[in-house]
Amino acid sequence: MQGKTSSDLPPGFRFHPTDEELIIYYLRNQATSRPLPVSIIPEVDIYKFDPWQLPEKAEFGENEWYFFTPRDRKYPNGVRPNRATVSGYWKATGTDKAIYSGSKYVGVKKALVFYKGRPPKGIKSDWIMHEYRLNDSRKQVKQQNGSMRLDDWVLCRIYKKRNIGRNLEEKVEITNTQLEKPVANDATSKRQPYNPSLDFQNVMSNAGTGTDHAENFQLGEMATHYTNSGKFQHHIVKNLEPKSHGNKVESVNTMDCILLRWNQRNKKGPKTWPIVGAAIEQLVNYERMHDWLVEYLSKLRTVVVPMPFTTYTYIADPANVEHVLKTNFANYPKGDTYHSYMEVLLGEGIFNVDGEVWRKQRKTASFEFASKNLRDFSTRVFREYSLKLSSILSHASSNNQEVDMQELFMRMTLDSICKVGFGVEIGTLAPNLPDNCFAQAFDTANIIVTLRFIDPLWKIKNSLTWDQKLYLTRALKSLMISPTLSFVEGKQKWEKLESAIIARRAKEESVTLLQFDFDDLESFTQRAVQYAGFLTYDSLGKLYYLHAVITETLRLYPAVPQDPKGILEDDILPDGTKVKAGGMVTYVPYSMGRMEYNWGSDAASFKPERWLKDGFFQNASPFKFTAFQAGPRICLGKDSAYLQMKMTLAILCRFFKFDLVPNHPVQYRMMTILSMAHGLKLRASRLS
Ligand code: HEM
Repeated sequence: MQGKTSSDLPPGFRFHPTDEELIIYYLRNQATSRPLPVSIIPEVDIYKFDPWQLPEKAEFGENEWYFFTPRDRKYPNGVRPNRATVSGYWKATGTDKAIYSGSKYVGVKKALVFYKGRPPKGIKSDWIMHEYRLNDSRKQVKQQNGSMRLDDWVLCRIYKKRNIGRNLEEKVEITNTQLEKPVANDATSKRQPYNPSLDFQNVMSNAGTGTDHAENFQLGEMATHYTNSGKFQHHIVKNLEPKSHGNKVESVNTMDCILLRWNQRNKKGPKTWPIVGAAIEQLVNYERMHDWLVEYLSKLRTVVVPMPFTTYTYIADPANVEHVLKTNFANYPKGDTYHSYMEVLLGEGIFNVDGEVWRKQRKTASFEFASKNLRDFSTRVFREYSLKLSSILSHASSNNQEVDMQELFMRMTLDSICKVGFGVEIGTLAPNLPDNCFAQAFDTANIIVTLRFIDPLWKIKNSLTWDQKLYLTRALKSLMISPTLSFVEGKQKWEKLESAIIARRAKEESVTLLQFDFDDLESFTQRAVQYAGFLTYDSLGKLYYLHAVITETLRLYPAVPQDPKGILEDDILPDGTKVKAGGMVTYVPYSMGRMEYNWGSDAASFKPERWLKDGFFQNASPFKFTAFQAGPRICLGKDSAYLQMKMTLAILCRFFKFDLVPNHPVQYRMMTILSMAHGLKLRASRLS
């Protein structure tokens, strides 16, 4: 035995903790300065040493040695750790493994290999490290100015591979080392023969399904891309294994790649090709991308789309969504890629930043949104602008003119947000409907930046000339779209809404209603003003059916139909899908709302009743109904948005009947927000 034997333990005792035990009893206690079950893991900054110097720094251990070590940043503002040592560097290998305690996600295990020399020319050694990190490790460290510290503590297990030469297939590793040490090393507490190499391979295995079998991805095999019903399948492509000559593995040649993809042709996911990945299929389906995803996600729940320089993983299963938006939130920021694509549109605003900058903006904005004064003021503004819209509609109905509701809602929300946010009257909803260049520029810019997500050449082609100050919160537009689509879906429900409003009003307010002459616009307007006066924050709050209609609309037509997140470090989603640092994970509200596995067999039907129980509105889990996102970045304007949508719909549905202009195409266009390609052309008629 090398190193010191802990004097606390009698001879013969060995230290072979499971992954879960290492995290729960050792790392967590160390991080929170609580006593450890036994103090045999020293604190050593392992990056100050080369791995062969470490055994003598350990207090306990035969063929593997444990250390608590702090990690420093590679760059002052980055989150990449510095992995350089005296004469080499540690390099991550395989995929991170999520460690669970029961169903709770508690930490991550990462495998690294030591290379002698300097990157990229280092020579691979047999020294292996397993690094254990708490799920919330970075919260431990308060960022101090100038500090290079990344996490307070990580726990490392170091060992040297034995009996095997470098670059031999992992299968050989298993066979050799399985014979070595019959000791447990399994996070699920099913005790299995211990084997560092096997354990190393578990990093690559499927944590989600609890199957700890080793997966030996080799060149010529396809890593799993598609998961179905939480099952993790991998497809081995026969006859394409690389030829191994001694220690050298030949790279797969182009023909092999083509054959490999050809062999995939019957798989359930999108077709992938060498170099371009699935970009071709995605481009071909770009204009109908939301429905393209619905098709795959209804079969697969998670679909992985390799692209030329990155991989997009689309998710629709609430467990995966919760993992990304909440449980492992720190690993899934907006990220650099999203930031660079959207910068021209969103600048450094809350929608487009991460880390401290986001936290500060979020805190400030949260206070604002919580203010009762703001709420009361918004209620008045929303009422005022809904009435302006009503007046425009009543003139249009007198003249039998068609209107574009999408455009009118855009003007209304733009005017009201400027009034609420900045106290400024911008007047785009004036009766003469002046030019609205700002909204048009926003739309155009949005269409262009959205295409960047699937166009790898956008940087080369980038010739944007619009004003860089085109900064507008997505919320503005979101707010516009939702009532627009309610109009499409909710038409038949209006009578019901109206009677609910009238019944409550009659009961709660014993006021004599103004009489009005249907053909006299002036008296019609006065009546609408009187009616709108009944619509307060409290009275609108009781209109559960209206709330259900809006929510049901957002389920099927979420204003943000898909929302991508960056990936900082390799991870495994709860269904076993592996995601790699540098890629993107996108939760897809548009698909999620249509999945039978989320909503039952009537998922595709517009049914506000699904949100009501005994006449009261019932919320669903925010990880299933994701229109407002969920977790720490959940939409801050949700209540305000409902208030405005309810105010507007309550007034318009009471006083107007709407008919879609015959043959008007109801189609979306591809933007980060869900928008109608040809607007929404309606003819409004006044109701008595
Ligand atoms: C139907 C209307 C709305 C919907 C469906 C909606 C949905 C969303 C979604 C999906 C996000 C996450 C976006 C992302 O990841 O980039 C978000 C964020 C946000 N929303 Fe909304 N939104 C709506 C209206 C509003 C309104 C009216 C406001 C403000 C007046 C608002 C303020 C915000 C803010 C500040 C954030 C950023 C939160 C953060 O990143 O911490 N939203 N919203």
